[in-house]
This record gives sequence, C-alpha cells and structure tokens, in this order.
Amino acid sequence: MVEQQTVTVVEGFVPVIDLSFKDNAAGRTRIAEAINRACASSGFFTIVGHGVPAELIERMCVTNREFFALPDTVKERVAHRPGVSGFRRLGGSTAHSLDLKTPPDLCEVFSAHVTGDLPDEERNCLGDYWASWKLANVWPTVPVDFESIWHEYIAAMTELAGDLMRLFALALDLEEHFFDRIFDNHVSSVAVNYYFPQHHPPLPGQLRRGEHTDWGSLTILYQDTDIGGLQVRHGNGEWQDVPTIPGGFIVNIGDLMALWTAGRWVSTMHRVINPELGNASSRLSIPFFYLPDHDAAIDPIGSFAGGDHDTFGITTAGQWISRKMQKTFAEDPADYHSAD
Ligand SMILES: O=C(O)CCC(=O)C(=O)O
Ligand SMILES: [Fe+2]
Repeated sequence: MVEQQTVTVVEGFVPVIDLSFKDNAAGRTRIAEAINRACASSGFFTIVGHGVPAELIERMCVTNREFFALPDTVKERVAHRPGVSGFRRLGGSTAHSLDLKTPPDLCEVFSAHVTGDLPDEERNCLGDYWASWKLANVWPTVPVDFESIWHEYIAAMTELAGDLMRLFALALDLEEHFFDRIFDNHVSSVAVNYYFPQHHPPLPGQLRRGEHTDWGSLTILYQDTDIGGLQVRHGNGEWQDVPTIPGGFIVNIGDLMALWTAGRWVSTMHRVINPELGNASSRLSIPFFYLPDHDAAIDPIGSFAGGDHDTFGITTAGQWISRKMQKTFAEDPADYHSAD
C-alpha cells in the first residue's frame, strides 16, 4: 500500500511529488491524485524519484556551462539565423507573449528541437507558417560532446514527459494512453537559459525572464544552482518563490493543458527575478518543452468538451505556440511572418 504522504513529500503551492512508485498501479493512482491537486491550484510541482540519472543531468549542465563561457565570437558561429535554431545572445522578451512591453530578458539561450535534425523536406511539412520546430539544429564543435549529451538528455526528457502525460491522463479520468497519439510526432524543444552575472543595474521592468505562461502541454525544468529567482504568481496576485529541491525537476503545465481541460487545470504565470544589486551570480536553467504534434487540436478534450475557451480563432497547437514565440522574439531580425 502506497500512502499519500509517501507520494507528496512536501505540501504547498508548489508541492514536491515523489515518482518512485510510478511503476505500480497503487503508486500511479496516488501520484495522479497529487498531480491533479497541483495542476488545479498552481499548475506547478516538483518531482523527485524521477529516474533520470544524476550523472546525465550533471553532464548536461557542465557542457552548457562550458559553451556559454566561450567568447561571443565563438558562440556566434552557431547563432540563430533564418532557417536555423541555435544560440541567441538576446533571449527574447517572454512578457511580450502576453503583449506586455518590457526590455529584453537578461539571458542568453541555446535551443534545439527534436525535429531539428530531420531532412529539410520533412521539417517543412510541420505547419504552413513560421515555427521554431521547422528550423534546423546547429551544433557547436566545442565542447566536443555537446551534441551527443543534448541528444541523450532530450531522449531522457521525452521518456519522462511521455510518462507524465500518462499520469496526467489518469489524473483527468481519461484512458491512460489518451495523449500518446497526440504526441507521436511531437515537436518538443530544449532551450537552455544562461542568466549571466549582472554587472549593471537592469533597466526598469527588465528581468532575467519576464512574466509569462508556458505555451505547450508541460515543461520539465532543471536549475543548476540554488540561488533561486523563479517565482510563480499565486491566485491572489502575489509572487511566490519556487524552492529549489536538490536533484528535482520543476514541472509546470502550459496553455495547452489549460485549453484541453477548459480551464480546470491552470497555466500559471511565472518569471525569473534579478539577483540583488552587487550579487554577480549566474544561473543555468534547462526547460524541456513537451510540445504535441503541430496539428493537434486545442479544443477541450473528453468530459471537458463543450467547455468555455477563447482561442482567438486558433485551432491547432502549432499555431498557438508559434504565435506566442513570434511575439517573444519579435525584435529579432529573423524571418517571421504571421502564424495565422
Ligand atoms: O529559468 C527558469 O527558472 C524559468 C525559465 C522559464 O520559465 C522558461 O524558459 O520558460
Ligand atoms: Fe516558462
């Protein structure tokens, strides 16, 4: 018998859920119940006992730290450019996805997609509009094992995210494999955020990451320090720090889960605040954005069908995410055109 307290190991707005028993039926039921509570209140929880090897996470952190420590001229060799994903010295303005006008976020980013190594002709079929998952991946040659570690990490995240979606299905009283077919050609990505040391005071309204919701189904986030900075917005409008749990991943749901559940689960606003002035610490965060097939519908599912939702005339997951991304990077001189 798996008791409730062995599953939710820390209660709170962002509870800590232990997945150690996810491979037995009683454990899965308990975990699904805990996930349902978290997703209906904050949309955020931390997982431990997730089974991703600590040494893989460590290698992923080390190789990315090495990359971001390289001179700009070297990093620019793998720069994001039309048709190609990669390194961005300006990590966009996530608050722009909500039409808020803020200065650029104080981070650099390197991103790659699960689709990014496919041949051009296959990628070009993934939506008839601009989309980041249609870009080719570009890989630095230094650090030498960068690309292979990224691939290993993406494979581990894909497996974990698929299992989380099966737990989500149980939590929503759906058939356990309900979501599998919506993700059989998923267009997920990893975007490593490097929050560099701040030697100058930020501009008014400028944050490491401006407030935003995530746009996909779920995000699995690792942070490589305990200096913190990630905050989620409580229903009463207050911002709450997300505690760092050693070895844990933060999981949050994105807009698609809120749309699919007609708002029963919440896609919660979050942001990353600046360190105190004079504190020159840096931080790496590694979100894995689990994004379904680009043509997945965004209508409410199962028993939520017919519920209220305003999707601004958008019908597919790909259009929804692409529109948000274009707003986030609108000041980037790349080849964007409307997702409509
Ligand atoms: O760095 C973090 O803790 C969060 C980053 C984030 O919210 C994002 O990249 O969507
Ligand atoms: Fe986010």
